[in-house]
Amino acid sequence: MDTFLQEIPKAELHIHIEGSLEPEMMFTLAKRNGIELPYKSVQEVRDAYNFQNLQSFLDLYYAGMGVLQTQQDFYDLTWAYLQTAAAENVQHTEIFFDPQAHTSRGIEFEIVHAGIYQALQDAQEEFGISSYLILCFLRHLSAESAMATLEQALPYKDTIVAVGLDSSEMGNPPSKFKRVFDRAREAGFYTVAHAGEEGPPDYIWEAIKLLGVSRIDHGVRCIEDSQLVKYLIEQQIPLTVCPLSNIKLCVFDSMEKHNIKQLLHMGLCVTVNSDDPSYFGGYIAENLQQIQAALGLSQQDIYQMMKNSFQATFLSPEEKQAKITELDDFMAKAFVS
Ligand code: HPA
Ligand SMILES: [Zn+2]
Repeated sequence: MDTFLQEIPKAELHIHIEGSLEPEMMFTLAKRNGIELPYKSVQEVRDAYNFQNLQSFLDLYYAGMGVLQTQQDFYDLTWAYLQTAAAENVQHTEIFFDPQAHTSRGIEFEIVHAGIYQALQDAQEEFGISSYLILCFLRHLSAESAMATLEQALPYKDTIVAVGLDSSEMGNPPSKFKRVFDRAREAGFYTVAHAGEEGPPDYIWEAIKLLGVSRIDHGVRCIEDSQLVKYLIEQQIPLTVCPLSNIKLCVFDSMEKHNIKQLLHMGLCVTVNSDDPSYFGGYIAENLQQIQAALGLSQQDIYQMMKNSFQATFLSPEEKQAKITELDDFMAKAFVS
C-alpha cells in the first residue's frame, strides 16, 4: 500500500508555499540574510511546532517567513517544494502565496512573484509538473488592503489563475471580502476560499453564494449542516481537505476521528492536500499514508480522491482528461502487480 500511495499520480490544490519552509532552510536563509532566529537548532524549531488552534500556528508561520527576503529565497523555497512534489509523483499543483505577509514587511510584490514563478516554470521543464499560482488575501487584514493587493496583482494576471482567502477564519467571514472578490472575478480570476476549517458552515455558504468560489479550502465543518452537504454533493463543489493540518490544529482529536472517509463515501468531491507541510509533519504522500492507516481506506477510495483532485483543478477539460487517463493507466498496472 505504501508504494501505491507514494507512486499514484497526484494533484495538489491546497499548499501554502510559505508553509513548506523547512527548519533547515529557515536557518540557511537566516544566515544568508544576516537574520538572528529565536531558535538555536533545527530541533528546537520542530519542538516549537505544537499548536492549540489555527492562530497559534499562524503566529509561528508569519514569524518563520521573515527569513524570506530576496527573489532567490522565494525561488529556493518553491524549488524545494517542487522537488518533493516530483518525488511523490505530483503531476499538477496549484500553489497559494500570501503577498501581504511580505509586502507588509517591505518586500516587493514583484520580488515574491518572480522568485516563485521562475521555480514553477523550471519545474515544468525539469520534472514535467504543471502548476498554477493562487494569490491569497489575509482575512485578518482589511478589505481595503485586499483590494490594494488585487490592484497590485493585475499586471501579473496571466500568471495567477485565482484568488483565495486564508489566515484567521473566526470573526473574518467571507462576506467581509465580497467587493474584492466581485472585482477579482470581473478581472477574470477564479476564486477559492478557506471556509469551515474552524469557522461554521455559514462561512461555507457565504464563500459559495457571495464569493462565487470554485472550491472550498478545508470545508470539513460542512458536516454540521445537512442542507449544505446535500448542496455540495449535488454541485460537486470540491473540498481541499488537509488531514495532517486538521490534527495539528486540533480540528479533530485524532486521525481516527477525521471525517474525510465519511465525506468521501457520502459522495462529496473530496481531495487530499498538505496545507503547510513543514509545520504539520508531512507532504501529500504522508497525508495519504496517515489517513489510510487510521481510517482503512481502500485503493478505490484513494483512486477516487486522486480523480477528484484532477477534476477540481483549473486545467482545461482536455488537460484534466489527459491527467485522468494517466491515473487510470497507473491503476490498471497497479491492480495487475
Ligand atoms: O490552514 C490554514 N488556514 C488558514 N490560513 C492559513 N495560512 C496558511 N495555512 C492556513
Ligand atoms: Zn490552508
